[in-house]
Amino acid sequence: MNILEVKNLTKKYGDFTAVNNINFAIKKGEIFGFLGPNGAGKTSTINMLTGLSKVTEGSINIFGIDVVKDVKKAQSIMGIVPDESNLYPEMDGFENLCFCASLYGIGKEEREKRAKKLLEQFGLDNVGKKPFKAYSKGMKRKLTIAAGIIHNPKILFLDEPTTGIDVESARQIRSLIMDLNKKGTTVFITTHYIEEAERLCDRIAFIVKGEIVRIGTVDELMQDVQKEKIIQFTLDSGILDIKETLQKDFYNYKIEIIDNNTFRLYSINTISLMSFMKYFDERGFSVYEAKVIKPTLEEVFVKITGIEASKMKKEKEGGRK
Ligand SMILES: Nc1ncnc2c1ncn2[C@@H]1O[C@H](COP(=O)(O)OP(=O)(O)OP(=O)(O)O)[C@@H](O)[C@H]1O
Repeated sequence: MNILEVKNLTKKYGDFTAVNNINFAIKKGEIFGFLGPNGAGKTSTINMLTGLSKVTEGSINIFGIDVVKDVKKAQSIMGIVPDESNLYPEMDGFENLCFCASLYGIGKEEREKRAKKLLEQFGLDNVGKKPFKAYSKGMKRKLTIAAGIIHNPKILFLDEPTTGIDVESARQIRSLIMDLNKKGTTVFITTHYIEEAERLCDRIAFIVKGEIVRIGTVDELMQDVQKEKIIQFTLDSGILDIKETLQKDFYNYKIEIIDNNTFRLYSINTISLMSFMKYFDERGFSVYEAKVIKPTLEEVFVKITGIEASKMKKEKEGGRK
């Protein structure tokens, strides 16, 4: 069941089109990722979805609520974690959480209970009484996420939640996101980290220059580019001597020698493992390993978008807003 539907969504800043007529839907319980480089239009999109920025054209429907027409109602069921924290620097963690809860009309006793529980859950109970401004970047991001879920939203929007923070905090944040998702929260996340999208997301949209160039599960995205099947064989003894015979006997396949004991077979048709096993068995070779080689999501991304993954990271790391 789709709980979010975006149709023909466009964002213009003056004459410049930052998001160009995009369409997508998110199913209940999914972690849906928006993956793209610096300036692709991720923040512009998430800000429209969460009612933080005006829609130029198009429609957004979340749990049956029209976000353009009824933004307050829509916001009451969303958790919003912007890329820059919106919490108060002078207030401590506990006060910040209680304040956010009060904005959603949660009573004093309940908000204090929730704030305490979230501080524990996010490993921030020891700094709950410190002012927010004294937190490390990783702690700040965790508290901002805690504030975003204090009202138990049905859908959580996170804009680059792990950018610019230490590895351990980033790992904890990913694990917290997965826990929330397991408990039923649908998640929309923007990221420029390919590994993060691959690890977290059920489906991913590649966004480049304001346009969605592909949407799919990791497997679907991989199948898209993997027209060729690749199997890698490792034998017990050298194959260099039989390389030419091998290529002659299996002329339908492309054969690539990796090292003395290992080679790869490429074919657009299904590769019959049995015929290769038999072939080597008859010639006195043992097959140590036969494994399917899949492309990485990074290779898929580069192939589809033409953008080098390393370039994407460099641009971002140098330019956090
Ligand atoms: N307020 C604004 N006025 C004019 N142009 C803007 C504004 N905000 C964003 N842009 C431009 O719109 C494009 C998309 O920006 P956006 O921040 O949505 O991309 P992004 O994918 O989130 O990138 P980043 O990772 O840098 O946040 C960029 O070219 C950016 O310069």
